[in-house]
Amino acid sequence: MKLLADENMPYVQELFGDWADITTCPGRDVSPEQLIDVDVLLVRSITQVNKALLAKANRLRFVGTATIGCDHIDTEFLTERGIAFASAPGCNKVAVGDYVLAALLKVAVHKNWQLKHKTLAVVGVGNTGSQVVQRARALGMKVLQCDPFKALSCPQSSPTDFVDLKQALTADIVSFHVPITRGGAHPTWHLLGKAEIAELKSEQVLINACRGEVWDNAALLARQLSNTPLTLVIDVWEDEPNVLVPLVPHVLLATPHIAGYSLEGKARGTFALYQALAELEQLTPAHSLAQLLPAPAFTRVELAACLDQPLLARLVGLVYDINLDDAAFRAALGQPGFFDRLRKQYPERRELASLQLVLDTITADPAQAQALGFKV
Ligand SMILES: NC(=O)c1ccc[n+]([C@@H]2O[C@H](COP(=O)([O-])OP(=O)(O)OC[C@H]3O[C@@H](n4cnc5c(N)ncnc54)[C@H](O)[C@@H]3O)[C@@H](O)[C@H]2O)c1
Ligand SMILES: O=C(O)[C@H](O)[C@H](O)COP(=O)(O)O
Repeated sequence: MKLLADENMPYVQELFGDWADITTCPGRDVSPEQLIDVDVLLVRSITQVNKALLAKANRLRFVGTATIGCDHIDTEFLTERGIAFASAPGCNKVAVGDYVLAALLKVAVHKNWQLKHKTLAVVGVGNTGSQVVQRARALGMKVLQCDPFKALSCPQSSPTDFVDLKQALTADIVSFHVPITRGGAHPTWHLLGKAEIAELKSEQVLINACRGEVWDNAALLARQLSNTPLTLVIDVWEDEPNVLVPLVPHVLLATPHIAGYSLEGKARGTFALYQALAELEQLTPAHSLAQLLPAPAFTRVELAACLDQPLLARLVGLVYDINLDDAAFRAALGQPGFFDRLRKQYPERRELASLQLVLDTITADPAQAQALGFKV
């Protein structure tokens, strides 16, 4: 079979090499002509898979996206054409949890905050949002959950578990984890719009690690240029790979849509498609995910101290230093193609779970360390 894959997808050769002739190319450059005679198309979030792209795809029978978000795929059209489809729900949720934890610890230093005295609202409590809820609770924070769909399906939970967006937006820190939707009962396009931004207090912190269009970036810039700017952490931007350049100096942490870019997260994405294709074609998968991943740089730390905020920040920084991503973003900002280049050349990043903490159980709580994302 002939397979075309985004060149930024790791382990395609290792996993699909026995089954297919593989061609790779930049995700933004996939053209209708390249899809002639292709049986399998594997993409990430930057390839728009729609009627126009598939106009000449005479043999295509499987499309897979190695991502959580599926907003770049016209799934109705795939169904109409009888083309099987798979995505990778949850593949990089742990990486997003790591990213937000790293960001929270930087915010705490910047604002001189003890996080355990602060409230975090999570907007969208699915795979990635739940990771953030878990970590924030492990930090001792008060957590508000905002998810009208989840609230409906959890009638047994205490009424204080879920709040509406208006209440969520009163928290010290608000982290967004919704898909981008333009219709339905609770659309998320510009969920944080001009009116919501106007209500926020200047002490508040906002984090966006879901999709850029969930926030009105122009309205945010206007707010940042006022006398009462907010503290912002932005991983995803409206109209990527373009970035509203004047906004960047007014953002505490700015990164190029890499919250989910752990090696494990990307590998899980490719692996999910490997399993889906195996099922569709009734092939026997011969590889395991664990075999593919190299050993991490740091595997084990013994601790005799209490896992307080400064120590936690050092441990997280050992595995994932978010400042490096922010510095690389600012250094490259404005260069042609900088956004895609940073993503393509992204250094190997491991998840916190790759580091085992050996704790003195008198001074530290293993359950807390595990909930923060470490192996214990
Ligand atoms: N920055 C990154 O690298 C990165 C990585 C992974 C995912 N993402 C993005 O994050 C999104 C969320 O990922 P996920 O795995 O948590 O998805 P998910 O589908 O597991 O969870 C999304 C949650 O949002 C809720 N939701 C939908 N509309 C809402 C609204 N108006 N208000 C509040 N909640 C709402 C849903 O009920 C659901 O529980 C993805 O769709 C993707 O676009 C970004
Ligand atoms: O939806 C997702 O899974 C993420 O946004 C994903 O990490 C985006 O990375 P990309 O597919 O653009 O490489």
